[in-house]
Amino acid sequence: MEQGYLTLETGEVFEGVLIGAKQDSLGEVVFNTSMTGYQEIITDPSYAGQIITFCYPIIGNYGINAMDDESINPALLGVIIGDLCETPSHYQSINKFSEKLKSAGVPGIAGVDTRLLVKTIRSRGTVKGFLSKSNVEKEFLSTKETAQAWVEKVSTKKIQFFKNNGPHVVLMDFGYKKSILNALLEENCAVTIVPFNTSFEKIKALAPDGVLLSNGPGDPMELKQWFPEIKKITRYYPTLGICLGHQLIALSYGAKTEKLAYGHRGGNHPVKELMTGKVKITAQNHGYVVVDESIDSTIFDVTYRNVNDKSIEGLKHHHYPIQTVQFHPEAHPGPSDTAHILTEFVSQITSLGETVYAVK
Ligand SMILES: NC(=O)CC[C@H](N)C(=O)O
Repeated sequence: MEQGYLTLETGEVFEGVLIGAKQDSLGEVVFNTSMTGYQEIITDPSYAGQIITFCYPIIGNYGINAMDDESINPALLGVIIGDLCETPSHYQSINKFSEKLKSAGVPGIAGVDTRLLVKTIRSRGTVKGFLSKSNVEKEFLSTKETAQAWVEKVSTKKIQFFKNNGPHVVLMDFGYKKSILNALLEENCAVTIVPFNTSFEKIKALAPDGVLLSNGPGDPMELKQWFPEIKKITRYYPTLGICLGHQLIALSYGAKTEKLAYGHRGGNHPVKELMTGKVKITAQNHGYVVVDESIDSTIFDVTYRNVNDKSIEGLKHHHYPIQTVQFHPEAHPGPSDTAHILTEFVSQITSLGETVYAVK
């Protein structure tokens, strides 16, 4: 196995062995605390532009199966792991983790002291890193891809229809996870997936009962040219925003977002449902949050808060049927404590036709 290095822009160098695709990679180094779900994580399009450090020390032990990919082409830029397991054991396993990386063109490094790396990221904040067979310093500032470019890369280029006999949901694809589509199909929804930059008029022509704005990569502010269109859409149709979708809706109504020091990524993030005081464990993957003071309380109620840092995890509009969540109700990987949010969205659009019309 070939020796490799992860060089951080802050100067620290981590050693390991190269796995996966043989190529250099420069990206934002983030970490995920999930104990399982590496297959879903490496195929989640929201990781475009990022190199993921797995906190869990052994990766690959249950292999790769035929069902759990969240997208067809992994968009992440690399993986950093502790122990690589090359002898997976699971009745559904059809591939090795390292082979999956190779065929997906994703480079990785194993045998890294990931505990030290995560501690470094926690004290430095999210940093850029260069993954390579040499530990040369890289010109870190020269390769900034915009969120718009990443979203453009992962979003569908053409409209896709999924027939069903329930209500019709337009899924705006900023880099949607397959589990969101599956959750809607399981609720009997007919789903039309549209590119992220689909206009209000085009969506109107599809005559949906509701619209779902998906998760996706990058800084939400870089998509500001779409805010007016997003606002129009949300004022016309019952809307659910998930993760990036939540941020974009908040921004469209004048709120602000800011970058967290090192993000929330994992399957064990507690959020409090403010209406009931109940705490739910959620799947999360985000680096940005909506700024508290920027929320106009005459427009939105905060519905959920993160128990650890109290950041905003959900919003509900006072007049329009708009709900947004920063976490992932579709889970995968992670607990499904908040799956009811998707179910409620679907029952709302099933029963709301007339009411929605009244507030147009
Ligand atoms: N999963 C997501 O939708 C992430 C949203 C956004 N890119 C962030 O990092 O905050």
